[in-house]
Amino acid sequence: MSKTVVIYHSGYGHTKVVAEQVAAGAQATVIAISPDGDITEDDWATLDAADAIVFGAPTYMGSASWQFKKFSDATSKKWFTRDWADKVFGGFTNSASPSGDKQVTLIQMQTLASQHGGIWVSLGLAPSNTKASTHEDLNNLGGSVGLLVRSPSDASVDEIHQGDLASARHYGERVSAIAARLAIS
Ligand SMILES: Cc1cc2nc3c(=O)[nH]c(=O)nc-3n(C[C@H](O)[C@H](O)[C@H](O)COP(=O)(O)O)c2cc1C
Repeated sequence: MSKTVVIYHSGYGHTKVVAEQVAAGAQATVIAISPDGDITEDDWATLDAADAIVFGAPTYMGSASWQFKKFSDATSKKWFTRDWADKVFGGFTNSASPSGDKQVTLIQMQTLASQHGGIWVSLGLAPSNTKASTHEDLNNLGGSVGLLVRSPSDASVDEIHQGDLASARHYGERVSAIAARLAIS
């Protein structure tokens, strides 16, 4: 059993719902980045002890929210000490448009993981992109680098498509299983 931690920011609650689904799939601990972009010392210790870390943020104006970026910059202390090298990493983002430049946010997260010397986990699901496919299908947004979720701009936190939430659980399971395969402790 690997120790997986989901760390995310959510401005308006939609990304929080996704984080909870990823965590359910991974049986992970969840850390919320505060509205000020901060986490506690205990949270840093939890991250240090993780086998796998999954990043989550909404896409705002074509990249991760500034609170997630503040957290990213704060991880530079771990970069200096190489504390997070060889951990397993994944990432997800949620935004209103089907594309909405979500890919930029995922690449941002993948790059952060790589700076730390981490091992990135792709989504691992084929796209559901036939005429018959619907929002209820796994990976109906057709991602590959990480998990993409769409919250239509007028959707409440309870109206995120079931296919996206199922994809989130699947991705959590995948990250956790890969971390377990690699874990030496
Ligand atoms: C400041 C701001 C910028 C946004 N920029 C984008 C964007 O670039 N692409 C997009 O598809 N949606 C964009 N959105 C919509 C959010 O990504 C969407 O509402 C998302 O569900 C918010 O997640 P949250 O509830 O976890 O904060 C933006 C929303 C805000 C508030």
